[in-house]
Amino acid sequence: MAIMALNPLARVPKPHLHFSLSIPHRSSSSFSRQSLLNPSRRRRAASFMASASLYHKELAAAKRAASLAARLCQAVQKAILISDVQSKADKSPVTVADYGSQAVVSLVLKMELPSESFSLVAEEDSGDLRNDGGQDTLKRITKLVNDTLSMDGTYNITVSEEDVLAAIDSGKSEGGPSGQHWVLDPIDGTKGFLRGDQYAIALALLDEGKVVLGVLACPNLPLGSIGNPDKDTSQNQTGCLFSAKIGCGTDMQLLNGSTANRIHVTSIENPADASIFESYEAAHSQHDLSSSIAQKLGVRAPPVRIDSQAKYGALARGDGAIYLRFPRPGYREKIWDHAAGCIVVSEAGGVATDAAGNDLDFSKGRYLDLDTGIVVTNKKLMPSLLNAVQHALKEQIQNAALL
Ligand SMILES: Nc1ncnc2c1ncn2[C@@H]1O[C@H](COP(=O)(O)O)[C@@H](OP(=O)(O)O)[C@H]1O
Ligand SMILES: [Mg+2]
Repeated sequence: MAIMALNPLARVPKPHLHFSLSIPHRSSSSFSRQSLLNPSRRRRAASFMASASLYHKELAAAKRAASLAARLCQAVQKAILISDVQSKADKSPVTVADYGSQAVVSLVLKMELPSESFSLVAEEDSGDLRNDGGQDTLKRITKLVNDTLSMDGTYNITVSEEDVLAAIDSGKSEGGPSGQHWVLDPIDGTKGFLRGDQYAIALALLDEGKVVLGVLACPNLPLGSIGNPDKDTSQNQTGCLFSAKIGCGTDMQLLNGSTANRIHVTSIENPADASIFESYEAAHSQHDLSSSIAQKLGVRAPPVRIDSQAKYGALARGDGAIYLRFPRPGYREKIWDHAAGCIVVSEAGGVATDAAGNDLDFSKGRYLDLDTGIVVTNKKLMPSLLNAVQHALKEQIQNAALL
């Protein structure tokens, strides 16, 4: 197991350190002097080293931004008041923590990675805060953001209410197939957050339409398995940070900055041994369809229902084998609900596709154009899973026609 002593709240290392800091992703024995005499190994080592140094400072900044945003969310969740709950046009609940988290991530990324071309595709905008009646909320958000930024003494700044509004609104980018775009869900699983259950701060970077890194901060996720809690002794430790970079694997560490461990999806090959993750909210995914797929696969375990992209994190470390998501027809998935989770799973050895087995395409703007749903599992189980999905979907259509 690869181990890195990295505190997610540590400042982004200076550029000249990138190369040496990226090496511990693999054991030094992989690149021994002897093995480097072999040309193909030499090429592999060179390509690994190139990808390891690529996006290094972006990943460190993303971990730092998501960890600070998680602290803000934790503080709000502890002290949650009914007045924090507002209403968006789509009636989903949104809290001061949503706005505060988005402002913190936006501000931290801009401070850590100054750039003329900063682009952020994010869930919230400041419309409601600028309206009459939004002033008190904005005041509270601004205080929260300042308290969070000053928490560890790194940033010697005080932001104004205007700064906070501007930071939130920098998330209006449309994304797309060219250039670099950050993709943020400031609180994924808002309903879980309000219930006191699972939620995640999900941050990813797109480069030329591809997800190249992703971070999931899951403040309420136990360090031990959620698939089989009885067997685990680390249930009392909660707060996990997942991070993945293209070509470099996925790591998990405690949000409070413990050492990072390399994680992998489960290696099970028999679908009957799988356990299935799905949304806690029945409105977000058709539980009856998942149940029909489980039956076709011979899955014995009951489904594990949790909120947010914490499901991708849990799957990436092998707590379960399959994640099924089947929104009702007409629902359009947003890229921030899947970008970070997808790379966390794929770098851990898993695969995420739509229901027809196509790769997810994050290059088309703020939405994913999908065939029917999203399925995630390891490479061995994917063919039988897709087969069961297609059968279940066909059956669903036939049953509907009989009504
Ligand atoms: N009717 C619907 N069908 C599918 N997904 C929905 C939905 N309504 C909301 N969602 C999305 O589901 C996300 C939560 O995912 P999950 O069900 O895995 O917890 C929400 O993220 P937010 O909480 O950030 O709004 C929201 O984007
Ligand atoms: Mg979301």
